[in-house]
Amino acid sequence: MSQHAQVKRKRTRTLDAAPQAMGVASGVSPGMPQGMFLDNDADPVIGEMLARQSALLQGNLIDTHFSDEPAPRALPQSTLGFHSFTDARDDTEQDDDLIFVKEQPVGGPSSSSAVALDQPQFDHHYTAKKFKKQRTISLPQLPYAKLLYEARGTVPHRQNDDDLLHLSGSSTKTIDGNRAVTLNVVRSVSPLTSQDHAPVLKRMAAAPKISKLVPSRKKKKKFFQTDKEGHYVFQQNDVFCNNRFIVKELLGQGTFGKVVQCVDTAPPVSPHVSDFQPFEDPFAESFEDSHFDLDYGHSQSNDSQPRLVAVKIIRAVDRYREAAKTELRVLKAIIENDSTGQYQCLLLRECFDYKNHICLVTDLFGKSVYDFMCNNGCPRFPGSHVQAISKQLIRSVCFLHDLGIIHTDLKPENVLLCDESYVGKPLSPQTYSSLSPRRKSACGGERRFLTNPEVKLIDFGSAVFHNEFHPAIISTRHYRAPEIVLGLGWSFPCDIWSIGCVLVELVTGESLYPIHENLEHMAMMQRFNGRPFPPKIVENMFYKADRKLGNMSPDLNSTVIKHFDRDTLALQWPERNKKGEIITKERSMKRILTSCDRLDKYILQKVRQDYGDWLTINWDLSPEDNWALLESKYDEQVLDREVFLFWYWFLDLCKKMFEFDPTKRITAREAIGHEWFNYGILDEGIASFGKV
Ligand SMILES: Nc1ncnc2c1ncn2[C@@H]1O[C@H](COP(=O)(O)OP(=O)(O)OP(=O)(O)O)[C@@H](O)[C@H]1O
Repeated sequence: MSQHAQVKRKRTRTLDAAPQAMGVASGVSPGMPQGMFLDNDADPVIGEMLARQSALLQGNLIDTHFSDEPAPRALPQSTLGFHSFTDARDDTEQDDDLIFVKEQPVGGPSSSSAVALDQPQFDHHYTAKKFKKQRTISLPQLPYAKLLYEARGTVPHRQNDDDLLHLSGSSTKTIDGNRAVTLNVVRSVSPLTSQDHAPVLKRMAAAPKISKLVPSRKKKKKFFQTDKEGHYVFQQNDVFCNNRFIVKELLGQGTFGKVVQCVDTAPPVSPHVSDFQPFEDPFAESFEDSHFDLDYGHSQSNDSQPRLVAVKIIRAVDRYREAAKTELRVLKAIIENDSTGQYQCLLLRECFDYKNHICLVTDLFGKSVYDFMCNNGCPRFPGSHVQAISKQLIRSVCFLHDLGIIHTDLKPENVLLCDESYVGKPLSPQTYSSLSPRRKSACGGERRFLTNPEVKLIDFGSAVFHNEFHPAIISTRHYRAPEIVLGLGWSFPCDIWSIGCVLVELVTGESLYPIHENLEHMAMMQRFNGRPFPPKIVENMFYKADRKLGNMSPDLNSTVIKHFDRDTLALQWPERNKKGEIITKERSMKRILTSCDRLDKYILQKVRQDYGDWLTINWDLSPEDNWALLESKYDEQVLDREVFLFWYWFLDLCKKMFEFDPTKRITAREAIGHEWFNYGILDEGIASFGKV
């Protein structure tokens, strides 16, 4: 991965159919928003995109010849089409821009080849009947915004007041859990042979021949060094593990260790999940370097090709080695329950202990969503990509929650792109000149649109099983939920809050909470939510703190509790001295009062940059009444009903994710079924999809 002109910052935690083809294309043109923010001269782009989308969507249409469902056709559109799921057969002519799409898992037997190329292949065990009926989709959605998740497991995602704290959680439990770990780690580093990983294959094809990769041993060089903090010392062309891995690039460095891109010169050949074999527990005894010898006898063959992989090399420090065991247990649970990676979680391929460093071998993916944003002339993602990424994230987190796992560190840095390729569009001189020098040099004067918004969720280093020890403070500050800040105890809902922060960041291109301390964080939360913390949770905070219940962060009293009035239960912000004078710094005041607004207003202000000033929502009115109001105020030429609906429902989802009270916050499973995912939007994200 080229680091050229890339900017790295670190935030740590703690479709062959003709355009007029049936279905979407025919449906889109009449009622489509006309060139909302696609260039006027981009008609060929739109045509091509519609054709592609048509094919994509046809891959998801129910095969009418074999289905006992009514044929896909136009739906009537009562009151804006909201919740209308009435008999489509009578009203075909009324609204032919709507098609009836019923989702089914892509990659299944009835999927078109166009879709199959873009989707992971997997043997699903769903039947069509199990699928929820989708509302009509009048605009194309990207495939990754269309996959459904079949709920599994019985772990309740909703946090009860009673289990807010995991009061009895103890560190012993996790350590015991770790001691008991029997690693059943897969040996195959196989996915690179599958079409799902075309981007990585592409990269590999570009890689130099193996003979050129193996560093010469002539010069005396010390291999695989560890520094005094237990970190592996990155050296390009370093080799380890009996010369099997050749280090090529430093991908990332974190608290737990370093992640390096390596050429695996002797990858296991077997590409099949069924060939995965148990591997000895590397923790049962310490593996000496010289003892490390993988036995690949059965599967090694001459045609095994070197592959690029990512290796996370954990610090050679007991504390981090112990923590890595939890990461391994989580990774094990993931691969045991989703061996093909259909739920977008990083899959562990191998694990070994080398010179006291636990090494986790995983598939290699592209840069993070965060890095892509940092290097983009306009860091905002188009709505269609926000939706596609959101759906993958939510589905992924729902899967984890069903397994009883809380990720706890969801952030754009931990969401990797499967394919880094993009379509660049020149920025206007005005926009370009407004950029920082850093961004100017990084973006090359372009706004970049991914050609494929498929992502993978990584970093399970802080993940926690729901019934095990919960540290007092988790998550990277910007994505930290209020219940963590207030010391209430936390569970699955904290991940949902973090996802909310990520979604807003994708839409606006900026971190929602760019803060570093508790008071400002709490003041901002109130400002964005447009209301104070509910008295119930402030009371809870006092109750738990007074009785010293649960794990409390050492500075909870001094940085959180003292800022609340015990009588009114209100947050005392801005801060005042005894004389009643405001002592909060002006900069902080400005940051909160001028940069923050109620969340919907804050987001719409950014979104209007693409769609115009008409896009406003009155939350006291129903969507129907909102639309009627807009029609009465604006010329219909400027209005776009689809755009309105898309953002209306997006904001509705955000509101539910940013619910202060974790017991009332939307769960991942509920979010999957949210109305927003029934809407599509025609934008640059759709236009760039599949282009290389
Ligand atoms: N499989 C992978 N493919 C490509 N890059 C990766 C991969 N895994 C990790 N990285 C890169 O390495 C960085 C650090 O990885 P990871 O978050 O797992 O480590 P960490 O030590 O837990 O970091 P932190 O302390 O910041 O959470 C990631 O942000 C990403 O840029």
